[in-house]
Amino acid sequence: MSGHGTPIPMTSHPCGPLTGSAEVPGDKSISHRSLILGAMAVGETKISGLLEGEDVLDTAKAMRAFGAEVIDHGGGNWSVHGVGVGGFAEPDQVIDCGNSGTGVRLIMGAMASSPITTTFTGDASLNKRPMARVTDPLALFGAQAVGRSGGRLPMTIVGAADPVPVRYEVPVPSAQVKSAVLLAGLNAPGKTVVIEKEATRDHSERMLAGFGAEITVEDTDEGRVITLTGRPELKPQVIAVPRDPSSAAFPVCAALITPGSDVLVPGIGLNPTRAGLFTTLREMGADLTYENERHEGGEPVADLRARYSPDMKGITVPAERAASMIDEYPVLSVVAANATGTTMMGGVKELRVKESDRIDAMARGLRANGVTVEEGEDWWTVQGLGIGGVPGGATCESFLDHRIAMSFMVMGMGAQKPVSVDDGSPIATSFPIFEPLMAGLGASLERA
Ligand SMILES: O=C(O)C1=C[C@@H](OP(=O)(O)O)[C@@H](O)[C@H](O)C1
Ligand SMILES: C=C(OP(=O)(O)O)C(=O)O
Repeated sequence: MSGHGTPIPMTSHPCGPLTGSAEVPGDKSISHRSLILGAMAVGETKISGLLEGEDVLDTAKAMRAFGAEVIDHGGGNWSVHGVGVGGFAEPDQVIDCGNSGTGVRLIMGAMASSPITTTFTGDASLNKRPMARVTDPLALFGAQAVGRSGGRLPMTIVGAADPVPVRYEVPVPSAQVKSAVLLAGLNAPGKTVVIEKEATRDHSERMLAGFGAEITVEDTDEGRVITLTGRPELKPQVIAVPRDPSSAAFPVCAALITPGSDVLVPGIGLNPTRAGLFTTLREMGADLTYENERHEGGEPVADLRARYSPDMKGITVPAERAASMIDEYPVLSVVAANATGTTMMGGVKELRVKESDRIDAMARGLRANGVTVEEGEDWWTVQGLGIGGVPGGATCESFLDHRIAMSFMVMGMGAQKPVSVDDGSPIATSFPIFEPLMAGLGASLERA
C-alpha cells in the first residue's frame, strides 16, 4: 500500500514525439464495484480486465475478510463467489483500505446494514479524509460509527441489527456517498431513496440493475431520484471492465503538449458521467477524436486519438461539468499551462478533500515550475504560457496522491527543463503500468 513504503523520487525529461497505442488498465470505479457486488451476489461472478492497482487489490482483500471467495486467475481475470446480501461475516482483522476513498466508503456502506462490527483504517492520506459524509447517512439505517476526531479513520462501524430503509439527499456531489447509501440499502427491507442534485458517476446504479436489483432512476425537479428495493437476491454476472478514462487522461494530455505526438488510446469508457475532461480539451482546441465508437457491456466506448495541439486556448470550465471530470482537474491544469490565456476552473471544492488538497498541491508544483496560479476555496485559475512555455526545472511534492504525481510527470514531457516529484509510489494505486506505458510511447521517465 502506498504511504507505507519507501518514497520513489521520479523525474520526467522533456521528450520528443509520443507515438503508438496506449492500452491503459481497467476502470477503477467499476473494478471496486465488481468485487463488492460480486461478494454480495449468490454464486460466481466472473470479471475480466480488473484494474490490479493497489486500491482495488485492497478491496479484493477486504471482500475475502467478509467471507467471499475472491480468486485471481491471472491476466486481469478474477472470480468472486459471493455470500449474498446480508451474508457478510464479521472480519477478524482490521480492514486496511490503503489509499482508497472509494474502497473504504463503499465497503462501509456494504456492511453497515448487517449485524457485524468492523474497524477500518488506511494510509496517512486516507486517514485524513472526511468520513462523516458516509457515516451520517449510514446512521439513518441504524449503524453506529466511532472514529477519530473530525470523523477520521481509524474508525469502527457497528452495523445495524435491524436496518430500516432511508430517504437521503446527498449534500455534496459524491458518487462514493451515493453508492455507500445504495449498498447499505441492499440489506434494508423496503425502498431506499437517494437524491442527488448534480449527477455523479452512475456505475453503481448501472451495475445494481445488471445484478438484478430493483432500481429506478428518475430525473425530477429536485434532482436525480434513485429508488432501490432492499433484500434482493443478486445474480452473479460476467463483467468486462472497460478501460479507465481517468487513466487515459494522462497519455492523452501528454500527447497534446508534446511536439509531433500522435497517440491512440483504445477502448476507453465514455460514460457521460465520466467524460467531462475530453469535452473540455476539445473546447480548448485539442486535436482529440473519438474513433470506432461503440457500446460494450452497456457502456459507451471509443478509441481516443490525441495529436500534438500547439494552438489550445484557455477556457472557463463550466462548474456543472465538475462531477464528470473531478479526478482530471490536476492534469487539465497542466494542459492549461500549455495553452494561451487563462483557464478558470470553478465549482471544485471537492478537490480539497481527495488524496490530497489537489488545488493546493497542483498550485504549489505549478508555481515552483514557473506557472501562475490563483485560487479560492472552490475555484482556481491557471495562466497559460503557450505550448512549450512551462519553464520546469523544479521538484514537486506529490502528497501521497497518484493523480498529482502523474500530472507533474506529464508536465515534464512538454516543459523546457525536467520536472521531478518527491514520491511517485502512489501511482501504483490506480495506474501500476504508468511508467512502462509512457516509456513505450517515447516518454523519458527516470527513478532518481
Ligand atoms: O465512486 C467512485 O468510484 C469515485 C468517486 C469520486 O469520488 P467522490 O465520490 O468523493 O466525488 C472520485 O473522485 C473517485 O476517484 C472515484
Ligand atoms: C479521488 C480518487 O480516488 P479515491 O477517492 O478512491 O481515493 C482518485 O482516484 O482520483
